[in-house]
Amino acid sequence: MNRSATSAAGAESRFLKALSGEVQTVPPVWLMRQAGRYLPEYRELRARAGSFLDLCYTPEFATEVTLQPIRRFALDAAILFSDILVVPHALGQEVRFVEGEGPRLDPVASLSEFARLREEIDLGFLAPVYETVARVRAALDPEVALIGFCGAPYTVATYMVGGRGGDEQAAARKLAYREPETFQALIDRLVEASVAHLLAQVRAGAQAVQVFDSWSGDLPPAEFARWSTEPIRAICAKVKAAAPEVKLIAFARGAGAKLADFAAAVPADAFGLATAENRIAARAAVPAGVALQGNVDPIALVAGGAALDAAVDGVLADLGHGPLIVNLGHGVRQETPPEHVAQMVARVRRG
Ligand SMILES: Cc1c2[nH]c(c1CCC(=O)O)Cc1[nH]c(c(CCC(=O)O)c1C)Cc1[nH]c(c(CCC(=O)O)c1C)Cc1[nH]c(c(C)c1CCC(=O)O)C2
Repeated sequence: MNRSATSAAGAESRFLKALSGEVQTVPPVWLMRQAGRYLPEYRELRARAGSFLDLCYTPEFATEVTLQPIRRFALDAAILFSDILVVPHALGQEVRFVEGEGPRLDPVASLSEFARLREEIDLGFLAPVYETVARVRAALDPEVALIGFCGAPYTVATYMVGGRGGDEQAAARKLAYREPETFQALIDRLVEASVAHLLAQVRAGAQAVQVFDSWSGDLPPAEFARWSTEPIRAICAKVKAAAPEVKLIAFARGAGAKLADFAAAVPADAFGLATAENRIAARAAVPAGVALQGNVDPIALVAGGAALDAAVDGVLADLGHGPLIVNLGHGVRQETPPEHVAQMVARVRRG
């Protein structure tokens, strides 16, 4: 095949074809958190790199970690190794990761604390991230696509306001009820910052971008419409307007019955499905020709064996008649045996 006629946009990429609405006998597969602590080579490099953020901000290391799962498994896409919390970091908020616990931020819980943040994201601060994107794109085969990402404004705001995850995101939700103007201003700033961050990744070589809304599924419908759907709609519309060629994946984890309204409003090329979603209902809720991505149970991936094969087969049977990207319903868990990832990819490829 004449590879020189094929741009980095990879005309033969199964992943990009699915995002263009193609139904394929063998659908593409990649996994959320496909790089990370379940891989011994990640743990080894992580120990040398220092902190998790040092890993994210050192292009040499972040490139290597992004490529680790691609070397092991026949995945159709790589996802940039970074984190959703680099956006508040580049807005001037203090962000750190506590070993074994997770992220800690100096909370932004009032208008005066919000006023101390930068009005615009400092893209220069994130230059190592874009450098990583360029290095990864240059290292990948043309048929392996590169995914960039950001957190959705609501999910990022829950960490910014609460200073940490957990407690049903109560700190952010209280602020949204008590001071909706302050919360709206924070969300609006995150919309602009996210668009700038995604477009910088696209300029550096990302062919698709995913917006992760990990926590909005817990919101009641009216709050979900305001704090999840509308900001993600705005991000997707702005990214599409500035970079019409880029493919968009929106993942509102646990949207459930709210998916139909979400998918009607958000101009994405694919919608991610969490583990507990009803796939048949989801297919009916999303416009025809738009891809679905998901939703093998990450715990079935830990279990492996016949249960994993059955979980993969269920996704293929329920969603394979439409454009489909096989993935998990959430990220790979740390205790996952790497051989089970190989098993999952082989099961998808059976055709
Ligand atoms: C909520 C959220 C975060 N980060 C992310 C989300 C949304 C998706 C989701 O719901 O999981 C997204 C994310 N985080 C990471 C990626 C890299 C790409 C990938 O492989 O998918 C992506 C896309 C690496 C990471 N982000 C983090 C790690 C673990 C870092 C380490 O200790 O080595 C990795 C590989 C740390 C992180 N980062 C975050 C938390 C809560 C934690 C701690 C939990 C944990 O340690 O697993 C915030």
